[in-house]
Amino acid sequence: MDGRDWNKFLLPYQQAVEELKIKYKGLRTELKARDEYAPIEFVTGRVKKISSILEKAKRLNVPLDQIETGIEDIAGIRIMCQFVEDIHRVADLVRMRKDMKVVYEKDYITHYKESGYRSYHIIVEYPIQTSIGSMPVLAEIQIRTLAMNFWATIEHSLNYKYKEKLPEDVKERLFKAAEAASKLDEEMSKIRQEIVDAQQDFEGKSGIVRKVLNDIQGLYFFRRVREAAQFQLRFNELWEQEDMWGLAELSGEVQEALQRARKGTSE
Ligand SMILES: Nc1nc2c(ncn2[C@@H]2O[C@H](COP(=O)(O)OP(=O)(O)OP(=O)(O)O)[C@@H](O)[C@H]2O)c(=O)[nH]1
Ligand SMILES: Nc1ncnc2c1ncn2[C@@H]1O[C@H](COP(=O)(O)OP(=O)(O)OP(=O)(O)O)[C@@H](O)[C@H]1O
Repeated sequence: MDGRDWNKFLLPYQQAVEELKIKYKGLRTELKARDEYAPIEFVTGRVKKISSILEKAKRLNVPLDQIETGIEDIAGIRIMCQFVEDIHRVADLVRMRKDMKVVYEKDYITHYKESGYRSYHIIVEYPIQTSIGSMPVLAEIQIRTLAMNFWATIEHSLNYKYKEKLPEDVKERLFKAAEAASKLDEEMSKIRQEIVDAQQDFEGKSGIVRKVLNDIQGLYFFRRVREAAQFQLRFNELWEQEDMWGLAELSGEVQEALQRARKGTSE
């Protein structure tokens, strides 16, 4: 080790990780509180251990006095999402922030790694505020689905256990498992899209139903009792037969009747 005070060296990174975690967890809380869809499932973070920093510096040939710029993931957070589409929404949320600057991005989803690893990485420059002023810190934001995280966590622990000398057949099986996880993500996205479409369809239908019933109420208000009762009977029949075309037609007729009622004219 050189003459650095390593514990002091890690302080800004610890501060950056704590702040970044709070900010992205806060984003989830805020979206949920506004009843909006939150693309963030959960957030973790860590500061790289000194032994791991030194090992990486050696592996990447980074001189010890250039560690701050040569190693970009001393501060790192990880944002887990339910669906692949959410990853892109989170990436947008990172890009639009004014309190950090994107340095560059690595799309390991389109260009997955040889191991099968998938994730979206954004390296940001995040200024922390210290007693002697602002200090920029590099941080890595990894954005991935729950399935990608499941795979990466297990693969990481196996690599750790086998000291990065995994037997070839195990590597192959892990690669296949990564493909399977990716298929799972794809399938979940499709299912989700179908649910969203069905929901929109339902909202469209319930919009017509609400309109017909409101307009029938309007007819009662204008004392067009007989007309209103006839429409109500037709509505009941169409509703029972789940005849959406009939309901749409009826909606037009009721609307016209209501307009006539407002003007005080009869059919
Ligand atoms: N589990 C797992 N994680 C990976 C893999 N590849 C990359 N990562 C994660 O992504 C981080 C950044 O990886 P890279 O984008 O390759 O960056 P790098 O710092 O140039 O290279 P390395 O850290 O040596 O992989 C790593 O520190 C890991 O946390 C992989 O094959 N498996
Ligand atoms: N950006 C990150 N956010 C949260 N956790 C992370 C992040 N990067 C790595 N980790 C986790 O931190 C732990 C320690 O990993 P370590 O810092 O040694 O780095 P690594 O990502 O595995 O590898 P490398 O040394 O190649 O960068 C592992 O469990 C790893 O999954």
